[in-house]
Amino acid sequence: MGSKTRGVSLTWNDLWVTVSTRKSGNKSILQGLTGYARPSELLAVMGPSGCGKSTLLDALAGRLDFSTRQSGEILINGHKQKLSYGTSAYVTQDDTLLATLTVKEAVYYSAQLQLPDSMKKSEKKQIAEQTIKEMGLQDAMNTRIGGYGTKGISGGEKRRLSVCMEILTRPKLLFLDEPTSGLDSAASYYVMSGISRQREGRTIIASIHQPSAEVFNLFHNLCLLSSGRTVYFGPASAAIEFFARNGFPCPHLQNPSDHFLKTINKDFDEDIEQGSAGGQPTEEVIDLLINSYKSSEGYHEVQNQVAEICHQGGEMLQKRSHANFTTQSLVLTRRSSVNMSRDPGYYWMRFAVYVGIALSLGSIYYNVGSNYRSVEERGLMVAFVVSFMTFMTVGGFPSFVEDMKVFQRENLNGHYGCFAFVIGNTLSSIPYVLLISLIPGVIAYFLAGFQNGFGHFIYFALVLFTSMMVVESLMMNVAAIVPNFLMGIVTGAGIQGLQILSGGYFQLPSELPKAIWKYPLYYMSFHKYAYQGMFKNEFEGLKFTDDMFGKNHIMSGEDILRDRWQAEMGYSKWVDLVILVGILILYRLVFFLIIKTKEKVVHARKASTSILSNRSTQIMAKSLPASPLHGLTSSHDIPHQQ
Ligand SMILES: Nc1ncnc2c1ncn2[C@@H]1O[C@H](COP(=O)(O)OP(=O)(O)OP(=O)(O)O)[C@@H](O)[C@H]1O
Repeated sequence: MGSKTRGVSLTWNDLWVTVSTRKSGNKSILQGLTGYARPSELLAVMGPSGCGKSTLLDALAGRLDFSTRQSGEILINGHKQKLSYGTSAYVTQDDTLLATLTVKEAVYYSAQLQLPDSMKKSEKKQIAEQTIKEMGLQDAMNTRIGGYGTKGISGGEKRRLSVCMEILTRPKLLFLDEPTSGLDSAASYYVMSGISRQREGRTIIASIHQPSAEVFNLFHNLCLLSSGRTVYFGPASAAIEFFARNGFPCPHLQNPSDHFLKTINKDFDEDIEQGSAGGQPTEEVIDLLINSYKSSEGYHEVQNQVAEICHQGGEMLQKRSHANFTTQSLVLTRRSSVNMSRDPGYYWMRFAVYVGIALSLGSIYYNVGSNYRSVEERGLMVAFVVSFMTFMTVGGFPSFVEDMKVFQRENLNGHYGCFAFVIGNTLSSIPYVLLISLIPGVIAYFLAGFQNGFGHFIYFALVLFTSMMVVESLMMNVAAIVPNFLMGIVTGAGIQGLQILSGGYFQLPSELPKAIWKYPLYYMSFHKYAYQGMFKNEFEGLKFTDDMFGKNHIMSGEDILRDRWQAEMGYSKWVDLVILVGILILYRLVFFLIIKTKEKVVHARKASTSILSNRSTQIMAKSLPASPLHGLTSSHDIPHQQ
């Protein structure tokens, strides 16, 4: 190695990750792991399911969640450094992609979001195209990604697309969590060889379940884990010899990775009553291999390598710049708008149902007239429009959840910030919500013969539009907190149910129980302002004949508003609309705060990882260079469980 490392060398020493569970107390997921990853090399992390592969990757990438505690040291080029934007990329197990976009669109949008504004649009396009080719996706460029119910690109192509979008900024460190899961051996090979071709100058760490022999040959180093402990770390090619030396030679014509995993998989010991090694329980086999590894030359070599990398140091990673806030907001608005127009579940289904409902409302309340009965009919129709037509926004929830998943992945990987997402999401939804409120609104309003005058209709449409936007924002808030379809729909429906009940229509304001229902729910419910605004819009200035008391008994709209609907007459309908707009802004602000808080929590986690590493660096600096190997002292902040 040269005097200063070019690229990223990652080292970890005595790395522990522990979780506290109610049932079993502290559980160590990773137990004192030591290893390294170097530039232009591909490190494979292998082991049976649940051995801690994803946890190791998460710990190295600073993505562990707060339920875990971590100790030990993780250094980048021998320094404590934060993995900032553009220096590393993480491809998760699941492909969270916008199903409606084509491969080309997905990569182009991603390039525009991630690459700096100093680059011309044509340059960004060129990089996108080149990366698509590098990942062998040129034949699928114009195919939609696809998702539930819509067939799109294959699973292998999705995996390659996920990688493609993460390497646009040419990150020096790439984490891949099971890039081949769910793929057949041919697809796995294409994915892994595509990744392997990207390794020049780049450090790649991939967790992988069961690679074929061909895929296995692509690995430089292998980290084999069992229950969070290292069974083997070293050159992949030397692993066969390590197993053979310990009495577990790989049978002729058997895939080495199959052999390793079979030998150390204890999950099915009870079913087969014996371990795989000729009757020896697998637990014993694993202990034997772990002890053998710890006393082997290979282990000392790993420690030497770690110490040497730390001693050599290397460049401090520079944060890359990405597109500025305005560009990101515009690109996100455009991308989200394309997605909304192509996803039938987002608005089109609702639009069709709203038109059907508007026609039904129009025929049921056709030409309501101006007798006393029409007072009730106008009230009922307003209540139905404000309550039900806004309530149906819950139908778009699955699409909101998909949006949130894509945002969370991209935000975690540093593609763009929370505010740009909120702006993009809000701006893109406005034309669609306008459409689905305006057209059904026109149909219902004019068929029912509501109050004449363009201004009255515009007010009706504005209240409907703002109310729908409020419910959209409410459901986005729910999607940010409860990212589960069923639970989210139930939560959103429950919140709206409460707001409808306390809005002053289904029980008049004077009759609402004072505690909780009147104070504060009545005043918090957006329905209150929507009902009252629409009532004022509909009744003010009209006269109604009361048939029961004869044709001469006339009631003014103002009397009806005051006595029948108990509307607050001290302020105009425009104030109700302004309050609705205020609630909309408040909900969007809350949405921003929720996702921003989540982002901050993740960053705080990263920062706490850095602090741990820092402490360890200082300890290590004291002990180096006298004995690079034995100077590696870790800082534990948790009691280790052996
Ligand atoms: N936050 C957590 N709380 C409790 N247990 C956890 C947590 N995270 C991980 N675990 C447990 O730690 C072990 C390792 O999990 P991890 O996801 O790292 O395994 P893995 O090797 O990636 O598994 P697989 O190959 O099945 O994805 C598992 O037994 C898992 O249940």
